[in-house]
Amino acid sequence: MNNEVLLSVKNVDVEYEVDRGRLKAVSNVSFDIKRGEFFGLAGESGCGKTTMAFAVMRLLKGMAHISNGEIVFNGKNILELGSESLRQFRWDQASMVLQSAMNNLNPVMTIGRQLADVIVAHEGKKTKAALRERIKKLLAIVNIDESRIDAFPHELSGGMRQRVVIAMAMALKPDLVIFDEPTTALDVVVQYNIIKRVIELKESMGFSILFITHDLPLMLEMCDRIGIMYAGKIVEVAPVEILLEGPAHPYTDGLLKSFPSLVGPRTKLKGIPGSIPDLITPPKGCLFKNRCTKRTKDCENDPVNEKLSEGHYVACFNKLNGIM
Ligand SMILES: Nc1ncnc2c1ncn2[C@@H]1O[C@H](COP(=O)(O)OP(=O)(O)OP(=O)(O)O)[C@@H](O)[C@H]1O
Repeated sequence: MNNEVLLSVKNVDVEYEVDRGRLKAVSNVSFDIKRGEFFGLAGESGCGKTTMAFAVMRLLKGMAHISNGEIVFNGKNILELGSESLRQFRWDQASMVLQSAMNNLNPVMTIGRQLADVIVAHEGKKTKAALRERIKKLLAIVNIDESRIDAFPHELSGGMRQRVVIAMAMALKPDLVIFDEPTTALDVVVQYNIIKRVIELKESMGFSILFITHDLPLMLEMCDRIGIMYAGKIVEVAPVEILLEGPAHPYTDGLLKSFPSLVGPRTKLKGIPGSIPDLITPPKGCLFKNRCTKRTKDCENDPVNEKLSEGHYVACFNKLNGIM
């Protein structure tokens, strides 16, 4: 990893028009991902992680609207790209693997043909022999034997189908791959093998990763840095080592204490009582205050993002002292 910033999300707001009004799913979110960095977005269900990822890919549809901010990728604001540049951006420069992606493969087309379609759509026609060679190599990088090139999706296991999708995401050697709960639907051993392979590929191919999962322990094992989202906002961003030593935001602390640790003494799981506020009529000030044990009268104001150390930012009036 070097220090060059690949993706810079600046003050982004995303709203959904719903029957009751405007739901602010992402609110003034800023973070950077460096070239080659493995960056995670964590937070409870409904905190805005997927909406943020879809905004980066410009894949938000229908009632969703990016109402503020910039998303700069390789120096270009992707919110300003026209449809042809956007088509090139997706797959070529950034690709995305979703939890359900393996079910979205076309059931009546061989996996080889589906991989070929992605390559040809972006790079133009190639000889059949050259394409097959390229696809066999792609299958090999996700540990699928080349003899399966003419298999249909239903002839493969769930784990293999998800690996085909990962091969598709890698096909054009993008700079960024977004994984949104990529292995949640698979059993734990298959999950582990896929994640392990993704890390190896990242090391050899040098792309950056934006990784989204509910599985915080897995994230702590894999990521360089993690952004913690709560109710549409990033409340803390920190290198993994700092989070392991002890986070600064009470929400991050609560989230970490909601998962069992595989090492160290057995501790009681705490969880975080309460739920995320209504994002159509959010309360004033800190959105976590109603669930926070550290609440003071300052929390009626909007917390300001503060830099604590290199790569560590927190938005809280009552920061923890960093000891778990
Ligand atoms: N298509 C949509 N229309 C209206 N509201 C939506 C839509 N998609 C998401 N939301 C709302 O936006 C907020 C953020 O949802 P989002 O799915 O981005 O969160 P998340 O952190 O990714 O959750 P999960 O981990 O469950 O996927 C939630 O309040 C959700 O109900």
